[in-house]
Amino acid sequence: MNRILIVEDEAVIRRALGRLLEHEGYRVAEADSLARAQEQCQQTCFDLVISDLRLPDGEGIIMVDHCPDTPVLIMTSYASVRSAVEAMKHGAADYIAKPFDHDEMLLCVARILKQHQLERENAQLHSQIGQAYPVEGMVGESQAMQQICKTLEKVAPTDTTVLIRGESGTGKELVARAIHKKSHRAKAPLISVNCAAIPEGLLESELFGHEKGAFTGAGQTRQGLAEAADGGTLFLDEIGELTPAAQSRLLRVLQDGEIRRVGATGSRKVDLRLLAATHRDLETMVREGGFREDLYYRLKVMEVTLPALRERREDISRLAEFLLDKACRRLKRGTIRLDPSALEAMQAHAWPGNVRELENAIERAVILADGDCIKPEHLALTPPVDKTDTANSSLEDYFRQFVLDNQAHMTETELARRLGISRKALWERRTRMGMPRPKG
Ligand SMILES: Nc1ncnc2c1ncn2[C@@H]1O[C@H](COP(=O)(O)OP(=O)(O)OP(=O)(O)O)[C@@H](O)[C@H]1O
Repeated sequence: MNRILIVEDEAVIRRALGRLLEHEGYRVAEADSLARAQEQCQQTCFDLVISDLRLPDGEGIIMVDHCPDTPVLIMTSYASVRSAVEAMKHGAADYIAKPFDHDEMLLCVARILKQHQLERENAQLHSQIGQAYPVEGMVGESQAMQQICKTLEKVAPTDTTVLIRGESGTGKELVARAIHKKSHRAKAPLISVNCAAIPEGLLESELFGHEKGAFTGAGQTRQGLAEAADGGTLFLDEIGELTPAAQSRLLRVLQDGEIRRVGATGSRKVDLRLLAATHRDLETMVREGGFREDLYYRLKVMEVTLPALRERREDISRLAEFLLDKACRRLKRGTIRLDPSALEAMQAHAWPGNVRELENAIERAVILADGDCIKPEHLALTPPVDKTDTANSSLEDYFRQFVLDNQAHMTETELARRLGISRKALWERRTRMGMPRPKG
């Protein structure tokens, strides 16, 4: 039963309101002054405070500060609606003008209590999730993932640059988001940029902005994405794709906290934290001259390497449950469970596309499942690989075979989706393995 405290110096109004609320089943306490109300709040935990705005010993709005976890409804006379608006600005849940209609008051009380209850449930859920998954939305009980979570907890509150490494779909962007959310910059923007998705010729100006006329003598001055991250975090995905010119501008940001727009003579100060990700072998790139060594060492201050899913099979079951729940919510399906045989098939699969591939397979299965149970056929996984042979070569064979078997009747987008990797990753693997898509 909800407890309500009424703070009103006029006894007639206070009593009438008390009776109205009691009649509706609320438990009511009364106070005729702020001092008396504050005493009561120390003794009892109320679900709602209804307070007159003007009281003999001060303004009723002070109750907002006095009981920060309880919503406060302010009552006021017609003449002071303006001050009631001020009260809202100070954190009152709502205000109601006197004399009020009974139904209006009861509706208002019910609405505030309902909203407050939802907020409390929400906060509880968040803290439960926080306990289950200490790093925002990251599932993983394997030793490797637990170690990563511990590192993230330590590194997030600092301003250190973090280089996040791992195969496609292992959760690099998720880690970047978790670091930002757990940092003191959480309220400022997190600007995520996939360097590989920006055409080479535009990379510098997209990232660092440009001055009017920098290219052709025309055009407007434009702020870059790095500047937009001022005060917050800049996440550069696929940092290995930065051009040499963009690399040197980025180095300046890291060394001096300064950005120079393309075509500008001066620099601007920025305060940003850099997080970077790559699945490329930056060491080899440095050796071969494709990546600046000084920038490499600046990025490498703290390194987090996400293991491939096949290297932490003990996480598959928990991840599958988590992703199944997520897919059911997204697709507005009731509860669906995983048949043990489906879980077995997942445990045996090679997962070249890692968690993203698992997520796609589960979403597909939720759509295809007829009843409330997911069977192996709904997952449409290719035959299991030999569990003892998890070397890269077998994955590459699997990739090669899958692409050769399906490229004639699938688009690149479809191929990438079935493999659980991005289109860009597919293109990169094709290039690396010397198997470009046949023309026509
Ligand atoms: N540990 C995890 N727990 C829950 N979900 C995860 C986990 N790791 C990855 N995911 C999910 O898998 C999907 C792919 O993750 P993400 O985009 O972070 O991978 P990535 O390594 O950045 O991929 P790419 O290299 O292709 O950009 C996302 O939907 C993400 O939420």
